[in-house]
Amino acid sequence: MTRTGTAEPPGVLSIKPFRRLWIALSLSSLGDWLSILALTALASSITMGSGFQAQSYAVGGVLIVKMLPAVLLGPLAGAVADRFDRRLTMVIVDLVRFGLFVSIPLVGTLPWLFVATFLVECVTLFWLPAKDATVPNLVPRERLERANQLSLLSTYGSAPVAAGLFSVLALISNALLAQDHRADLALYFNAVTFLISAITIYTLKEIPRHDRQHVSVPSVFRQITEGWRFVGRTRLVRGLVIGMIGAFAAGGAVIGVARMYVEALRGGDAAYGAVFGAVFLGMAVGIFLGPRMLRGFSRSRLFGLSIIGAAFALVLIAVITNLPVVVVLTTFLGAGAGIAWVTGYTLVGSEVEDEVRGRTFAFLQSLVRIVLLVVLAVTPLAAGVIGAHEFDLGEVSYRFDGINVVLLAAALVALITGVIAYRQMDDRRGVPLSRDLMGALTGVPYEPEPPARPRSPGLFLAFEGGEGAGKTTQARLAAIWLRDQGFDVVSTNEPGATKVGMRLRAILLDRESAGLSARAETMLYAADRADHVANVIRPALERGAIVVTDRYIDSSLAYQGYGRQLPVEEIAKVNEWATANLVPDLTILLDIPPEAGFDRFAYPADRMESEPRDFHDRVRRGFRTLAAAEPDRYLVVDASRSQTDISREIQDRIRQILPDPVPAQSEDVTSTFPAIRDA
Ligand SMILES: Nc1ncnc2c1ncn2[C@@H]1O[C@H](COP(=O)(O)OP(=O)(O)OP(=O)(O)O)[C@@H](O)[C@H]1O
Ligand SMILES: Cc1cn([C@H]2C[C@H](O)[C@@H](COP(=O)(O)O)O2)c(=O)[nH]c1=O
Repeated sequence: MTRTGTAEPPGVLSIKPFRRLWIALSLSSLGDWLSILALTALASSITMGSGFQAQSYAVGGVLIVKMLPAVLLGPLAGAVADRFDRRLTMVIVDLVRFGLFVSIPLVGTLPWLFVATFLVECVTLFWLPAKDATVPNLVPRERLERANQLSLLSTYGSAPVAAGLFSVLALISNALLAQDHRADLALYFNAVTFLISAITIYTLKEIPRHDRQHVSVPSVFRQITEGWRFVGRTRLVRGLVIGMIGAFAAGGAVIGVARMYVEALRGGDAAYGAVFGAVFLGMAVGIFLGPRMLRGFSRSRLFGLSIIGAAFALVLIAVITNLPVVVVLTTFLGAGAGIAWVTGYTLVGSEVEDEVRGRTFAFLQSLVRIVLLVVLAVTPLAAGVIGAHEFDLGEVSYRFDGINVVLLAAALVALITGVIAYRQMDDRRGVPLSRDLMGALTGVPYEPEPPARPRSPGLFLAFEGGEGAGKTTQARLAAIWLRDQGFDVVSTNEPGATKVGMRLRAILLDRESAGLSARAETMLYAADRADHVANVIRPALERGAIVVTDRYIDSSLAYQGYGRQLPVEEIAKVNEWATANLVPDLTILLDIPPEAGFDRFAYPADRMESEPRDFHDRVRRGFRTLAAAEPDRYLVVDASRSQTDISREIQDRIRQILPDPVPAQSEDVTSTFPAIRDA
């Protein structure tokens, strides 16, 4: 399952390389927003005196020229990001942007403004996927979502900063410069942001080199087509693409008719500002709070759900023609979009291979822009063609015109694509959504029951507990007692019950293995267990024996999960797979404070035993938590008592699950120990 953020991650900005990349991104974003304001202002001042229409065309032209390169060059940009050294790509792009922005006020003509803007956008297309594809190389997977939240914060949060900065620079320019040079200061400032970004990234040696020029790589064209094919054949990315198309089509439709809708609802500029503010507020809330509230919830599911949620908000926006309500609903719409945006980004970063990540980001970015361009052009027209309609409903009349139809259609598109994305990407098939959501909201993730194992005729007993709790002693006493009653008993232990297991045990407990990573340790214990189950436990159960094991899966959950602080549910998954879901019929937990257990030893500590005190405290808490979650399948015993008292309590509990009575004639039939039959 694609989950992130199961625990509160430490500040991602404490990762130095990411912090530097983030600073560069913030500067670039600031420059991007500033450039929109400065370039439109410059276009307007160059065409001053040529009439309102010419001025409008000049300003509109800047916006079109800014969007066009994405349509033409997006795929190529992704291939470059995957093929060439990403650090170098970003540095070169920043230097080119620096040069172009310096040149715009120096040349000072409208044609050059258009050409330079076009070129800036072209090269920016190479910068963005290179940056997006680099973040997962600098940030561990579990902190990727946080990193993306911060990246989106600087991308969109720099817009109001740029607006404020532009006003300050304009004030200074007004005092110092002639009318037609008033945007110059902002443009020079903008150029400097890119220069600083270039220097910052140049010093970022941690970005992995992609020196693929020296090895055989497919042509750029092949890379593009391969990238597209990858998008088409990968369920997750296909779902993301479909969802993004829907989300941005809906978003574009809202932007396209927002002004007209606010006017139709008799709102003015302030109301229009409120609607826009609501979108951004909602997005910010969605980006930051959504994933936090649903920590532990499948990100693949969250992506589709957030689009579906936004679609419902849009339906209400379309039919409830009341301005204050529309503003409130718009916040929800923004929140859905924000969650989808950050989740989608994180999924590409964490799930898509490094080799094709740049192309995937580029594909999504160009797709988004194309969709926006088309929808922005079509929706106002469509709304106008449908026109205004008023329906008489007895006493009251209800106005429903082209704008409402467009919004409803957009909601429908978002709804359909959201559902398709959800179904395509669902990584928790078979798990009811309501339970999954409830689990995420309450912080107790819902895990479906593992498929019931075909019941073996035997009985499986596991002894668990911390160091020196008396597991070996009690497991041995229980086995003797059961044998005395005539049962076929197999006594075994973990780790090290098989030939291979013995080697693994030696590696695991040898103090020379210091530095073994927690995940490797988990896998080695799981490997020992897989071999143990396949070669010792399952065959014994199949023939009807009672298996008594000294340690089993719970030791991994307690030591590696709680002790080493790895995600417990992930360790459970690995072990479910390793054991093909073999769960003990009864687990006997011998509970004792760690120091009391250690007092019972005379021999030197092995690698695990020599872990610090708080590690063993966590292990003990872990065992108790596991037992508390399934009281029917556990017997928790106070292991500080005498051996006799403990074994009596254990026998009483085991007796409850023994087949009763053992048929006396079974020995005659098998001429060995009686087989156990289902009670
Ligand atoms: N109830 C008890 N009271 C006092 N000493 C005990 C008790 N049970 C076991 N012991 C002693 O404590 C020591 C450790 O016991 P045992 O080997 O059974 O523990 P364990 O839990 O299997 O240890 P490990 O963590 O090494 O697997 C042994 O010397 C044993 O004789
Ligand atoms: C099965 C299992 C064991 N461990 C640890 C627990 C102990 O410190 C040692 C085993 O030693 P013992 O004397 O045989 O009890 O390994 C673990 O960390 N994870 C496991 O899954």
